[in-house]
Amino acid sequence: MIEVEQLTKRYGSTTAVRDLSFTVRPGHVTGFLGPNGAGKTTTLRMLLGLVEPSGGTAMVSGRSFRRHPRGLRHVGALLDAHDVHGGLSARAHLQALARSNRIPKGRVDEVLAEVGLTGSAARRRVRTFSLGMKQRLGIAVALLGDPPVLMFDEPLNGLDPEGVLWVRGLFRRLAYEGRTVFVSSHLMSEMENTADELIVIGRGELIAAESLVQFAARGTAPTVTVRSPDAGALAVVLAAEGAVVTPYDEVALKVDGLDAVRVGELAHQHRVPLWELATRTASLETAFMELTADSVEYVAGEPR
Ligand SMILES: Nc1ncnc2c1ncn2[C@@H]1O[C@H](COP(=O)(O)OP(=O)(O)OP(=O)(O)O)[C@@H](O)[C@H]1O
Repeated sequence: MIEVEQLTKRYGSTTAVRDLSFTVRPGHVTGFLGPNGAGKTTTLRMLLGLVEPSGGTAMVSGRSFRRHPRGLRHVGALLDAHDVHGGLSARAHLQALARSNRIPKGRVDEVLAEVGLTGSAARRRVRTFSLGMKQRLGIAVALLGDPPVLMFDEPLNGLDPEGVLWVRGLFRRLAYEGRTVFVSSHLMSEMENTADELIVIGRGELIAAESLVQFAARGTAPTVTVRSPDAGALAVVLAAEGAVVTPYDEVALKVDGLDAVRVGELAHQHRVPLWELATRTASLETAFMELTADSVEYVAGEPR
């Protein structure tokens, strides 16, 4: 369980995180979403005791990280995949961490196998690793202490499609095992198939804390698309019922303000043949962009 209460972080005149409160429950993959500069990394760093809050509390399993005597066994985290000593091999890096966290040596080979860094990859110096391999090593570090709570900052960055699928499967399994899995991203498209719960922030403030399904329902009201060889006549009928009708072309109409059932009934009543009748809901990406539009720091390179 992760509990953030009225958390604030100021850097001089910049408020990176402002009065932020949310809870992340075990047994779920929770996406931590927000545009660039929203305050995600700062929040994760406060949860890990790497940054001191200006106000409020950031607790993991009921305690602040600094009070956890056995670090990696309580929280596993991947913050920055580049943040490893390049001269060491993946195995040596993990062995050093296992020693300092009093984790049994055998766990190193287990996590190397888990993330697919076996054989010569485990013996290679980390400086020769691709970003994708560094991400895998970072995930191995997070898993090393078999912790109940895991946090990942932009873990899909640099992964190829096979890597993305693998990470998604791993996160789901970790959540299924009853762990708390908290994953940041600035892209809704990445979270759509990764997370089942969402915490959305913008300019350091909470915008939404709900399930992905609830979040999707926030999007623009669904529109109906209808295609008919008699689209002109149908448009008149629908407009008379109060719909806002926008033609796509001679045979296709976009209908706002009436649902598909009513459009179908009216077409039937007026003997207008239909070629297509479909409801289109806004994509999650659209819902996310609408919701965070006021908190985007830069639009097309221009400061707002
Ligand atoms: N050490 C620091 N000193 C000054 N300002 C900082 C510092 N760290 C972060 N900030 C500022 O705080 C704000 C939040 O940054 P943060 O990195 O937490 O956002 P983020 O949501 O993780 O963004 P991104 O998706 O770009 O990584 C930004 O305006 C950033 O410039």
